[in-house]
Amino acid sequence: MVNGLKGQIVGGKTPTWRQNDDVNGAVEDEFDWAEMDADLYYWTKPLRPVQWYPGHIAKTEKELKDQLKLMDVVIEVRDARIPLSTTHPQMDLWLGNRKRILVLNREDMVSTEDRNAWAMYFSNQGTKVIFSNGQLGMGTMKLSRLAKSLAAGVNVRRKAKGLLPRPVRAGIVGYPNVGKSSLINRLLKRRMCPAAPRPGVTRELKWVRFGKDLELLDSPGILPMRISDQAAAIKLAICDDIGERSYDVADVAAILVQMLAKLPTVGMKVLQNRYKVDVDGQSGKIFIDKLALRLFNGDSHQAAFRVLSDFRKGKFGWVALERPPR
Ligand SMILES: Nc1nc2c(ncn2[C@@H]2O[C@H](COP(=O)(O)OP(=O)(O)OP(=O)(O)O)[C@@H](O)[C@H]2O)c(=O)[nH]1
Repeated sequence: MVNGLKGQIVGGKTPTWRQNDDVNGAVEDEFDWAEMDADLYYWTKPLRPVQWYPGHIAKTEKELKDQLKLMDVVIEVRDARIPLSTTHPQMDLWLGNRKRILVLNREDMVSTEDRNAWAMYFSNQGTKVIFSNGQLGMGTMKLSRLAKSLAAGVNVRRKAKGLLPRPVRAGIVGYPNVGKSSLINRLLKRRMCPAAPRPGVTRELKWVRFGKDLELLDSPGILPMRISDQAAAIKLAICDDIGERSYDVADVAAILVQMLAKLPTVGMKVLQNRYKVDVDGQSGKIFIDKLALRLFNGDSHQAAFRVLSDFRKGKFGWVALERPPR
């Protein structure tokens, strides 16, 4: 503990700062992600809770549950930077035995190591996972092939009953802003669904036809009504997967600084070099305040926004904020 700094760390617990510019894999392998999660739990505890009140969630949830019954296969899209924090706690319950494909979108925003770790984790669980890039379209052809092959049994069963074949129905579900509409547009090779760099753009459930064999249902991002896991909520805020009105930008940016400082692929030095702010042994909040004084006439909101925006643009390199539990 650095004397006099208690209480200035966002969230309460002293961070174990890592003065680290070593980016080799050995250091990354030794990094304790569970410890980072534990820190995050303490850091977020005393903060103003992240809380969303989008009026359309309850309605969408009900509609989606009804529509899920019609789906032959469900494509669940998550943010590759935070695959655990971007799944709805009730998703397993809703899906039951329905066939599921997991898509980790924004693959361009994580490192190869992150990707490999998640690929191995999900494959060990027997879950089919596809990495995709909704902006450039990577992964989409594989996705449509897999959806069709998983749902092929539908028409075999229909034929046995003397019914005509029908297109396979695939529903695309996931949190706001994870890239659902972009993926559909890429699959269709045209702009059928509005996609935008802010959460909550898709407002209604919408079926779209893909060739003669596949029908896709785009849905508005679904979030749990209440979020009990504040560490997950902060990660959603950092990754811009929830609306800005749900959180305090300065708190969230300060937590991000504390996380980046710990991550082996970023570390304190990278932050210092980028912002020319001396942060030796200090907290995320102090860092943001200093940056505000240096660049933004003391406006901490602007400083906080700059750090968040730099992270989202990959200025610290492409880093995931979660790794699979061991
Ligand atoms: N870098 C990157 N950006 C992506 C990717 N996929 C989507 N985006 C961007 O992320 C933003 C959100 O994408 P959308 O497709 O609107 O997300 P959505 O899940 O449909 O969002 P809602 O309508 O809020 O539910 C857009 O600015 C996309 O261009 C990706 O793989 N990589």
